[in-house]
Amino acid sequence: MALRETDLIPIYRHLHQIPELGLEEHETQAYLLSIIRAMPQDYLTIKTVPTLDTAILVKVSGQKHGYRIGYRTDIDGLPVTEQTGLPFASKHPGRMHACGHDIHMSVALGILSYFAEHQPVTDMIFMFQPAEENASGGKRLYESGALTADWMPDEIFAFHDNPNLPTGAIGCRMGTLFAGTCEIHAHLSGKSGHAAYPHQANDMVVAGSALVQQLQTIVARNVDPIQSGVVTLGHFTAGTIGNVIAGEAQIDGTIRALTQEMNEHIQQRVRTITEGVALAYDCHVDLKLNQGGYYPVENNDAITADFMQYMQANQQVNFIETEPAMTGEDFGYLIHQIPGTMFWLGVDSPYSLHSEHMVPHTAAIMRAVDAMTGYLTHRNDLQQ
Ligand SMILES: CC(=O)N[C@@H](CCC[C@H](N)C(=O)O)C(=O)O
Repeated sequence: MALRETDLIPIYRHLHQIPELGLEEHETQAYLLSIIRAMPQDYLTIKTVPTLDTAILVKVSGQKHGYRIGYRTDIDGLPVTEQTGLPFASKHPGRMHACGHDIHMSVALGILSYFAEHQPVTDMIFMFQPAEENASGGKRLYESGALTADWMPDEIFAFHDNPNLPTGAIGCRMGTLFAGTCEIHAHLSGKSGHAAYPHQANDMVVAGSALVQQLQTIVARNVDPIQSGVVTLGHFTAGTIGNVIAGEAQIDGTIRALTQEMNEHIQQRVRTITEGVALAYDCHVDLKLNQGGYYPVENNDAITADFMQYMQANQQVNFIETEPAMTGEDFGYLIHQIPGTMFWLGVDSPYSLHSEHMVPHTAAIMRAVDAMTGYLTHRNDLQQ
């Protein structure tokens, strides 16, 4: 039997209890494999990836071959200490599925179990992808060599849960859904010293503060106001105690922009400003800008028009046309290579993604499974 709500909620709860960081998802992978192997195997081929050892690929053999419909879920958690008080809260200290990838995995298993029993018209490739949050898992999977000719999807779908949409609602838009991101890592080194002798030292609290202030001018002064961008510096550490001048500082952050051109423009401004601060404060700044695979998620026009028409016409679906979001997703890399559609699934939580309090409404799981088995059947039927 295909997995239904009474199966998927316990699966979701189990996954919620075992969050693991990107590229460390071994327990998650073993659990996912145990569920996938318990499905009817007549049409399934399971493949693991030696160069990305927590990934799982599953091919569903269609009635005919030559066109492959891809479906991707991410599987990693975050370094967040859960504060939900749920009876099935994370058992892994300091780790939480605070971005809802446990919901994503549960839905993927539900859809896969349906097609394991109902042979699709054409081949389908399910991708259980590690490391969405921090290590460009989508790019790694694409470059792993595992997507050989007969495993390479011709079109691809994925969703992200959204606490701001009603439970089970499907949100989407033509064009860019998510921003492209780029991590900023700046290590400043100067000369530490006694608090009483600032003229003999080179203070990295002061240089770091200047860098933060100046980077925060980029969006205000270098981004066309008709467009948009974000520079957030979420981490700044320096020094040890009040009467020692700090010789080192570490600043980490992220750039967000809805086009690759704007992302690169902001990256260039970060480089220039950093060079200027190093010169002005006579220090060394080791700057690393890491975009990895976090390109903007640009939905394909033809596929997304079809997706939106299907969802709007489906009486069971609460479809909402959404605005672009400044969240990032390494699905941006995959959709850059393979045409497809990414969408939102509403999970209606007062707390945001990445919050230690985020509790998604699990009624969304079955709604998404039903909407997507219907839609992917429709995509299959186009290949008749
Ligand atoms: C959905 C979501 O929250 N995604 C992450 C992606 C992180 C990208 C990268 N590590 C960065 O920080 O720039 C997000 O923070 O939007």
